[in-house]
Parts: sequence; C-alpha cells; structure tokens
Amino acid sequence: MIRSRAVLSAGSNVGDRLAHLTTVVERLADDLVATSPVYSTPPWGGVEQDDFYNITLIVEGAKRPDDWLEICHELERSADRTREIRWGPRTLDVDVISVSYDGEVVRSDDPDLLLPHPRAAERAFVLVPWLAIDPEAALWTPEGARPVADLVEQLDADERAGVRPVADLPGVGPR
Ligand SMILES: Nc1ncnc2c1ncn2[C@@H]1O[C@H](COP(=O)(O)OP(=O)(O)OP(=O)(O)O)[C@@H](O)[C@H]1O
Ligand SMILES: Nc1nc2c(c(=O)[nH]1)N=C(CO)CN2
Repeated sequence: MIRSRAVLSAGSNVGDRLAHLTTVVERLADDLVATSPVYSTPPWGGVEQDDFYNITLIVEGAKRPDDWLEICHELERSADRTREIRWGPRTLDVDVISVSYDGEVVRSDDPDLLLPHPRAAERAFVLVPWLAIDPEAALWTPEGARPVADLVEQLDADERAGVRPVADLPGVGPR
C-alpha cells in the first residue's frame, strides 16, 4: 500500500491529561514523524470547562485515511471517552486534520471523515502546535492552500496568546 502522511490533533481536559496524550504517542510510535510539545489551551467552542492540554502529531505509514481515523477512535475508546456535549469536556479527543499522499492533499466530504478538518483553520490549539513541528506547514482551506504561519497570524491575538507550551511528553520531544 502507498504511504500516506497525516496530521493529527489530540486534546484532553478530563482526568490525567498528560497520561491521555501519552497513550496517543505510544500507540503511534511506529509511524511518528514529529510530536509537538504539550500546550495548555483555553477551551474553544463556547462551552465553559477546564483548560485542555493539546498536541499535534505528524505520522506517516502505509495507511488509508480511514485507517488513521480508526486509530483515533480506538484511542478515544481506550480513554473511555464519552460524547455528551458537543465541544464539551472529554478525556481524549483525536482528530484527523489532514492526509496527503506524496504531497497531494486528500479532500473528503464524507461526514464520517471530512478532510482537511473543516474547523482546523480556526483553532489555535491545532495550528500553534503544528507550526512548532513544521514551520513550512500548509492547510488546504476553501480559499486554497494557506501557510499555517499565516493562519496563526490571522487568529485573534488573545486566542494565540492563550496557547502556551507546558511540557514535552516523556521521551518524545520534537524531532
Ligand atoms: N477529520 C475528522 N477527524 C475526526 N473525526 C471526524 C473527521 N471528520 C468527520 N469526523 C467525524 O466526526 C464525528 C464526531 O467527532 P467528535 O466527537 O470527535 O467531534 P468533536 O471533536 O466534538 O468536534 P469537531 O469535529 O469540531 O472536532 C465522528 O464520528 C467522526 O467520524
Ligand atoms: N482548547 C481546546 N478546545 C477544544 C478542544 C481541544 O482539544 N482543545 N476540543 C474540543 C472538542 O471538539 C472542543 N474544544
């Protein structure tokens, strides 16, 4: 099978947030290209709740887009993730932000796997960690491919400032 590269975003704001994010890095260890530091991030989406810890990861392997999504769901299930409130508190949320084959970005309007993730461009908690591990990163948006650095610049200063690095996961700093 042809290798694909995916950008994944993981977040947690219930229970041991670092432990939950560590399960993601451990599960993906064989495919890992880069893991961002852990960022503390204010809740996005309007629901009052505790701050999240977030990471963005770049992974590469002989996998189809659905395979990456399945791993995300498997990780959420292992963390006993429940979905009560949209954009509400959760032990672990893992989203597929973008998938590409040899630089060619996959676009999907399948509601089970929208690609690139339609809300990524608005989320400092995705973009800031992504930029930290790939300063050249680009995200396909309805306006075309946009450098992640420009998308970050265009976010509210407050939103950007709220996203703060707090830790590297044990043994898995950026590389
Ligand atoms: N790119 C994607 N990554 C992850 N899930 C996706 C994606 N596109 C569609 N989905 C679907 O979205 C559904 C809801 O996912 P989830 O509960 O994680 O949403 P959410 O994290 O609350 O909100 P958001 O989608 O805004 O991040 C899942 O059933 C999943 O199949
Ligand atoms: N800061 C931050 N906010 C969120 C997050 C997240 O991972 N980080 N995930 C959500 C679920 O969709 C809703 N809001």
